[in-house]
Formats: sequence, structure tokens, C-alpha cells
Amino acid sequence: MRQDLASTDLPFLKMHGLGNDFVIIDSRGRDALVSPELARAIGDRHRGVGFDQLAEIRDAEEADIALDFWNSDGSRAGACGNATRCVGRLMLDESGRDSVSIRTERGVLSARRAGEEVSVNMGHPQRMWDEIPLSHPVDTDFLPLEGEPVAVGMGNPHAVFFVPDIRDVDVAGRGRRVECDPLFPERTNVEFAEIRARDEIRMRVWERGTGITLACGSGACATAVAAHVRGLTDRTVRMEVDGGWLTLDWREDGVWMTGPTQTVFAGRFDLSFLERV
Ligand SMILES: N[C@@H](CCC[C@H](N)C(=O)O)C(=O)O
Repeated sequence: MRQDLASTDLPFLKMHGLGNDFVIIDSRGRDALVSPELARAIGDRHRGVGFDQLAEIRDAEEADIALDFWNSDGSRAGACGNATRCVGRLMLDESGRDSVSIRTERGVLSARRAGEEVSVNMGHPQRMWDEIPLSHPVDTDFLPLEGEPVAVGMGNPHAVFFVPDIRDVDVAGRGRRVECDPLFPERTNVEFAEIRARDEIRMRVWERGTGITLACGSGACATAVAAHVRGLTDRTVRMEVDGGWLTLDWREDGVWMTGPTQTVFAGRFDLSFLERV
């Protein structure tokens, strides 16, 4: 057994944002302890806790906290909008303030109270092929793939397809194929979007490293950006995902995403479970 786990009392929280579910581990005051193996073990929905993403809270010098994200296959993600909103909620409640700063791989993000909900500024979208990243220079507004998706980076890669009727899309089949297309050297998240009005989108998602989820915050931001870039929507949209509704607002300082968060339970890992990792 890893010594850092043997000597650690390891509590966690289970949270979700619109059914996009997370295990949150607070590692402030100690070294980071999540490894790919530990993430996979905790992410196992039969033998662990189960999650779409694991978020590890860490100390930060230039922000209130730092966050590292893990997918259930043990891979790292540079961004996770819904987990940022969930941990943002914890930090807003803990501090009693109206705004907190959170350092992620893509920079320092700001989370704010929005009535009962939480808003996060997910930063400016990345539109250059090498920022997303893609394997070679192409027109990121119309990728050279069947269905010509839009490529958008939100600190993680997204390929957004516009479809006439979302009910006709095989999200798992197409999502799995596009995730691993050689055009995406780090794989990609895949969104399918139906435009309902200039201020309303229906979106379903296949997440890199996880599969179909009920919501994807960074995917919702990428979809709002892609729809506006294609001239299909205004800068503010409501978006229905499988788990409910988000509001996206692409402002001068970045893409703001607003929605609900929920704490489900607090737990503590059994030492015998950690011993097997
Ligand atoms: N659910 C997330 C996105 C999680 C990361 C993604 N699977 C990746 O690998 O980039 C969100 O709410 O943004």
C-alpha cells in the first residue's frame, strides 16, 4: 500500500451538477495524493464510489485554491466546468464571500454566487488548431470530418456537431469514434447540438475518458461558442442537457456558465479499499 494513503484519513464528498457527478477530495495542507490507479479504483461504479470526474482540491498561492481533474479512466482533464461550479459552491459557503478564485490547468477562474446557483467564468475559448490541440493546421470552424464539427478548446478539447434532430444521433457510437480520431492527438470531448432558437440549444455529450454523461460544463461552453461562431445563436443561450438546464454567456472577459450544484453525501474510504490500490 502507498505510504501516503496508509497514513491518510481520507474523507471525500460526492457532488453533482445536473447529474454530472464528482468525488471531491480535499488535499489542502498536504501533498496531492490522487494517482491514475486511485482515480480508476474510486471511479469504479461497482467496486468504488463511481464518478464522471474526480476533483482534488489543492493549496494555491495566487488563488484561493487549485483544482486537479481526473476522468474515470484515470486520465487527467485540464478543465471541468461542472466540478468547478460544485467546488466553487463549497468555497463560497466556506468563506462566506460572493466570489472565489480557483486555479486550474487553464488559468485562474472565478466562481460567483448567482442566487441559488453558481456561475463560473470558464475563460476565453481557444480557437487556434494548436491550442485545442489538433494534429495539423485546419479550419477550426469546419473540421475535415464527416458532419464538419467546430473545434473549440476550453482548457480541454471539444468537437461540436450541429444536427437537425438530436433524437436521431447515436451519441455513443459517433462519440467513441470521434474521441479517438487522429485529428485529436489528446483525444477529444464530442458534443451534438440541435439549435432550437437563437437563445436556446439542446445538447448531448460524449466525454473523453468517461463516455456519455448527463451534462458537461466545458462542453456546454464550447457548444455556445461554436453556435455563435457559426452565426446560429446570440452570445447568451439557455442550454438543455440530459440532466437539466445551464445558462451560457460569452462576454468580453470569457464564457460564463451558470447552473445548480448539489452535495449528495460525505464519506470516508475504508483502509482495506485503499490497501488494494
Ligand atoms: N464534465 C466536465 C468535463 C470533464 C473533462 C473531460 N471529460 C475531458 O477529458 O476533457 C465538465 O463539466 O466540463
